[in-house]
Amino acid sequence: MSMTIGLAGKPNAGKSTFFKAATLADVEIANYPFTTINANKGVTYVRAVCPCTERDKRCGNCQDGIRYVPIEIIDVAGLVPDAHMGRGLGNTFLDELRQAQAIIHVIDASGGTDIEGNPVDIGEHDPLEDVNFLNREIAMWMTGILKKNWDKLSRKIRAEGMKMEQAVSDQLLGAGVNESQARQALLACKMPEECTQWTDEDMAKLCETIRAITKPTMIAANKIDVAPAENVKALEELDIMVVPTSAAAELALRSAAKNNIISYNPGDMGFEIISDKVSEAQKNGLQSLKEMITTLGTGGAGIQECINRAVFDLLELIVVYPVEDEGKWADKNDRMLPDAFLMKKGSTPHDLAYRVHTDIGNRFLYAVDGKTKMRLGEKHDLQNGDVVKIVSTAK
Ligand SMILES: Nc1nc2c(ncn2[C@@H]2O[C@H](COP(=O)(O)OP(=O)(O)OP(=O)(O)O)[C@@H](O)[C@H]2O)c(=O)[nH]1
Repeated sequence: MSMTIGLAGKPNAGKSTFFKAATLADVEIANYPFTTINANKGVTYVRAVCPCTERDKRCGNCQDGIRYVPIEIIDVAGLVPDAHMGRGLGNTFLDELRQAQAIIHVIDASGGTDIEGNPVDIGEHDPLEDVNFLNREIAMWMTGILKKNWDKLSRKIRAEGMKMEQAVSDQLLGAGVNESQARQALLACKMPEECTQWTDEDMAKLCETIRAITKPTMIAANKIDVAPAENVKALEELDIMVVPTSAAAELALRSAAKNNIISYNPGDMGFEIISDKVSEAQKNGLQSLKEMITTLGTGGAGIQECINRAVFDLLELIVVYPVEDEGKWADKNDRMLPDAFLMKKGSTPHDLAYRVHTDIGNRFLYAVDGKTKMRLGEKHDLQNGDVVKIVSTAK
């Protein structure tokens, strides 16, 4: 199961800049076939501490102890207020949204663009007004799909004794909703048994719950370089995860690193100038970037922190390292820690075996913890950073 992070927000909030910065990483990743998939779909990286830092030797698959693990990211364009009613690009965002399991809502925290994204003076627009439209738009879009032919479908559910969660997930398949998510939402909303009598209000409530379950959202408070402090504070006081970012600054940092002007790995707490051909003006620019990194305090200009929070907190994933030799932490070609997999929290060694290969999953016997060398029970919850050897029966 591959996971995708969606970037959404009104026009001019900085999505494209965020996307460019997030996908511009000079990391060499073994076994990863692509970095840019198409114009608005690419690969970004979660930053993790590589387990090889616990050993004397670096594994060769990390940047000096920092492991970058790939995850797809998609720029969901055209999600504007009333998009579900056909405004702006209309429904073109749906296909992209369907593919995303978590959403980073890029908000222009500077208040320099109005609700539609038109430029205004910095501070003129209140970014708090931008917060709610996105979730509402997504929920309304889902409600529209659920209600289509619902009269007929609900009578059929009654007549044929179809399971409610199956009917709801079938109906919302195009939105990427599965049966277990539908069941969870039906329970949470205490939906009336008699589905032929669901009111519009019932359906809207159900879809808002489905939205929260299937598309958890966080905020990137963007343009922090020019945003009034009170705007950022007001966003941070909301009951939602907020990470201050400057997509433009991060793009500058990563471009400078790519061009060998500075030494900077995505999310570093600083950088060094490594080129001797840097002008005074460039030096000043770099100095202010350095100050911004220090002020933000989350690494770089916040983009890496945003990706990490989306992966670890919204998607609730962990990084697990399968190996074939639990002593050397290597595969059979002696490559140390060759793979890093993102897995759902609560995954077991058997899930990992399936993730490595269906065949290995089918022949799974047991697993060994590479750190303690203890055998892991079948129901053991894997932990972030685990190094695991899978033992399976011979073919
Ligand atoms: N000051 C500042 N400007 C930024 C930042 N991020 C983006 N911008 C600028 O904001 C403007 C809009 O950025 P885009 O990345 O094109 O915004 P978008 O959300 O993709 O816009 P659409 O493509 O219209 O949906 C551009 O002029 C960017 O240079 C930032 O962190 N700080």
